[in-house]
Amino acid sequence: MKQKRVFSYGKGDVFAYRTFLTPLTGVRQIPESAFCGRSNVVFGVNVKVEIAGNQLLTSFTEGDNSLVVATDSMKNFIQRHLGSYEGSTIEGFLHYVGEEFLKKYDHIDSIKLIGDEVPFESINRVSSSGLTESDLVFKNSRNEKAQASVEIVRNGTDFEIVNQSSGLLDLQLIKVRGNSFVGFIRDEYTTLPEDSNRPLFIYLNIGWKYENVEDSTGLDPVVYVSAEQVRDIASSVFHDLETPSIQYLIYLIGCRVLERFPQLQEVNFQSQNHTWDSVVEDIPNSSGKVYTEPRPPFGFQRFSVTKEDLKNKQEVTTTNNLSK
Ligand SMILES: O=c1[nH]c(=O)c2[nH]c(=O)[nH]c2[nH]1
Repeated sequence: MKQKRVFSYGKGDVFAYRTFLTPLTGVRQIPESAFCGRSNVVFGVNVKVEIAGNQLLTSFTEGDNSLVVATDSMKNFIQRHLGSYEGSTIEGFLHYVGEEFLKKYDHIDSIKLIGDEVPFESINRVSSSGLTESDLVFKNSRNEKAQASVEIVRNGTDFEIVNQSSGLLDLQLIKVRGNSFVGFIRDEYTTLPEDSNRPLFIYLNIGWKYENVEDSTGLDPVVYVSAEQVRDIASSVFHDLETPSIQYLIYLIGCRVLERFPQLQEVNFQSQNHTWDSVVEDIPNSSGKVYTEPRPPFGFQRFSVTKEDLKNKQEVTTTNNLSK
């Protein structure tokens, strides 16, 4: 069988910071989250760009650079277009840059862009009305960050978005009690004791896809799903659930995200278990314990939740209600 050759090239770690980007306002609020928008006084993004096209083949096979857009120029293109972007989201920016790039270089067939948020948090200052948020000073956050990606393919004179996803990377949550892990297979390989009350420390990457990719841009903020809202749903479901496992927890988080945002078609998860090892079990006059980092290796889960799951879940709820 003749294998189709794959070739592309691009640039990673294209950092671009924009001050006073159009604020994101008018998002639909949900019960789990106080999030109602982003000031975008500081908007930071780290972009990876990758382009492909049949006409680029001879740049690999013959050293012919006549149709090569230097990756240095790609960097400039992305950074300069952050200056002319009029929207307010990473998703919207990637759509804009991708289409403009394909318009500018008509021998390029497709472009993939991934944008990682460089997050900046607001901080408080003392003003005449007490503590208020500074609109000048922001804190570079080392916590979770949003991510978006888009792949655009030239289709005649038009452009087709063949892939779009949004997400939240590296959300790290600890729940100090109310988690168990029991009932798993016990055999000659089992050393893990059953635990009816463990401190559960999880790392989560959560991704989501829209039914209609246009909704991801934030142009209509009412149907935009922010990473902050997904973060708040995840922590709220974690708080409320007596977790029997990470598997069940991520399933329920996915269902809640889809319940809140019917404009999504799928929510997917990559989770890791970083539950602490205990060092001091009994502290006199305290319900606390001392823990340390777990020894490697770590466990992980992958799962995607779709609208089908929601239907099935509703049936379960209905059955429970009927049997009451
Ligand atoms: O939530 C968990 N799921 C597992 O599959 C698993 N396996 C394990 O050792 N600990 C855990 N925890």
